[in-house]
Amino acid sequence: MRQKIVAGNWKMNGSLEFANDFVSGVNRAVLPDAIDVVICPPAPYLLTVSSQIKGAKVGAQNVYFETSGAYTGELSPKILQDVGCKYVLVGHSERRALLSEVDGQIAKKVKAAIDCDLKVILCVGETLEQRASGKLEEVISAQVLAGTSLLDVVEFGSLVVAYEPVWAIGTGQTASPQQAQEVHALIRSLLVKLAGETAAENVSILYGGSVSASTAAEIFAQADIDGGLVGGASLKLEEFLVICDHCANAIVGGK
Ligand SMILES: O=C(CO)COP(=O)(O)O
Repeated sequence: MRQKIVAGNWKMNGSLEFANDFVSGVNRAVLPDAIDVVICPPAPYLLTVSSQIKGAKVGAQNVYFETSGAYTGELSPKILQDVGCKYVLVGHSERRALLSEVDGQIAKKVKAAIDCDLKVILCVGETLEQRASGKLEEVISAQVLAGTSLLDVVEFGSLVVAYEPVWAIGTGQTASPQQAQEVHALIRSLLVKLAGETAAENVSILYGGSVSASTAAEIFAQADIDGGLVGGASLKLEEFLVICDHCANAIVGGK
């Protein structure tokens, strides 16, 4: 069975006080054991979160592809691992759109992070214009192919893909479960071509884009949806915990 995952991407939000309070709240709660709960705070809070949190893992929101050296402001996979990260997001659409991150860099980041034993959550997704002009399949295929282009088959074991339609991020407009499942099935079929049936079957594919306590259950019930990458709702502890429970319940429901 594929690993089910709920990852909370705080983006550029929070404070040291917020991070400490959040961790205390998580530590008081009962997290479902059956899923990986991952918290991705801003980089300066990674250590405080990873050193205190129980039952959840920590992920970074970005990584650089070199091991060390004169790369002012960047963070290597090794540094992230050193401060307790187990996961890292790569290729988030906000970084692609606002920080000019391109496929070539994304591929190198994916490879470097996996080489350093981090699990990579490779983010892909189309804009509304691309969907409206019939380019959905082309865009998603190109992003998946490019992002995984430097990986050997065995390295797909450390890969997670997150499908985040750009038009659903922060808009309150979640993709319908059918829309999401359709793209997840496409991603799964691409992974089969790239890495073979067995490896592709084991890659978790998360949905992201306005996931909330009220939309999560239906989304997580879809065959190729293995959890969520949650933005806004991951900053509200109670709601985030409900989303985690919905993910665990999908397993009980037979997934
Ligand atoms: O971009 C996202 C997570 O990486 C999704 O953000 P929202 O859940 O706020 O739409």
